[in-house]
Amino acid sequence: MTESAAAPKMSARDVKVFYGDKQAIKGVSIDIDMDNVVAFIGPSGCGKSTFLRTLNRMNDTIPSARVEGDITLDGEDIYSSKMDVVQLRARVGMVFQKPNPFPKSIYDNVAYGPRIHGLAPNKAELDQIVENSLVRAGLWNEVKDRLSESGTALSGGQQQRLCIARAIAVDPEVILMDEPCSALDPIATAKIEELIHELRGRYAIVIVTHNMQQAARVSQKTAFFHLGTMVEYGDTSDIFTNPREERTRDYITGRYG
Ligand SMILES: Nc1ncnc2c1ncn2[C@@H]1O[C@H](COP(=O)(O)OP(=O)(O)OP(=O)(O)O)[C@@H](O)[C@H]1O
Repeated sequence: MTESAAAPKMSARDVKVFYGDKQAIKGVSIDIDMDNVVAFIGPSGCGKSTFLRTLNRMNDTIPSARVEGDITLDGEDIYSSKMDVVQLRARVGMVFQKPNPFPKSIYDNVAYGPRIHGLAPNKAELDQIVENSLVRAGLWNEVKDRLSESGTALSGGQQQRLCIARAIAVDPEVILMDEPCSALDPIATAKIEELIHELRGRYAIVIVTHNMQQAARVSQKTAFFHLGTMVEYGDTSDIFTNPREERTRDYITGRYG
């Protein structure tokens, strides 16, 4: 059986999200695998971020939000009462629009998660995790001589790579990125995009982006959202050159959004 190799990392089935009485997501089903970076695109307010946040139960932090439907990680129901949400958010890490390092040293930003989760039995191993995570996030060479300086003193692009290192440090399986470049200049953006290429395959990656060129550059699969539904999901090259749905075509040709 080749089933396990082909099994999706995450699956969502008929997911609906409500904020109070208002329905923001109207029955979305999608599979996310390890091999492809997935981009969520669509006009403002269509529900991309809301849906992204269901994948690691970030919606739990919004009192009015309610999620229906099924979402699994390696076949396990992430909304089950047995699911440890702190553990889940380590397995499904998140990087936000605005870089949000803790007001701590660069070292402590990265060491924070491994310490909480007890991943390093001693200082030498913690040092190694911090170094590996910073290397993988493409930041090590820039910060290796100033690990005790504050993370908030770095440039915006460096801060975002620090946040990626922080997510990587707890050895996640999935990384969710919610418009990770929208606060960055073009050079810092290019570095993050390069990094996404390098991280592909090691982690399942889902990125919400307003920028269609970015979706085309970094992803192999694209999901187009509109008014709380997922209109179309397929190979990025098809979505951008030969979409099946008229609404997708209208959006990518700039007719609305
Ligand atoms: N905390 C909240 N409380 C109430 N409604 C919300 C909340 N967050 C989002 N919404 C609503 O849910 C809908 C989807 O919003 P969401 O932010 O998910 O869209 P989006 O596609 O990510 O938008 P954008 O691209 O502008 O970030 C919108 O109508 C929005 O107003």
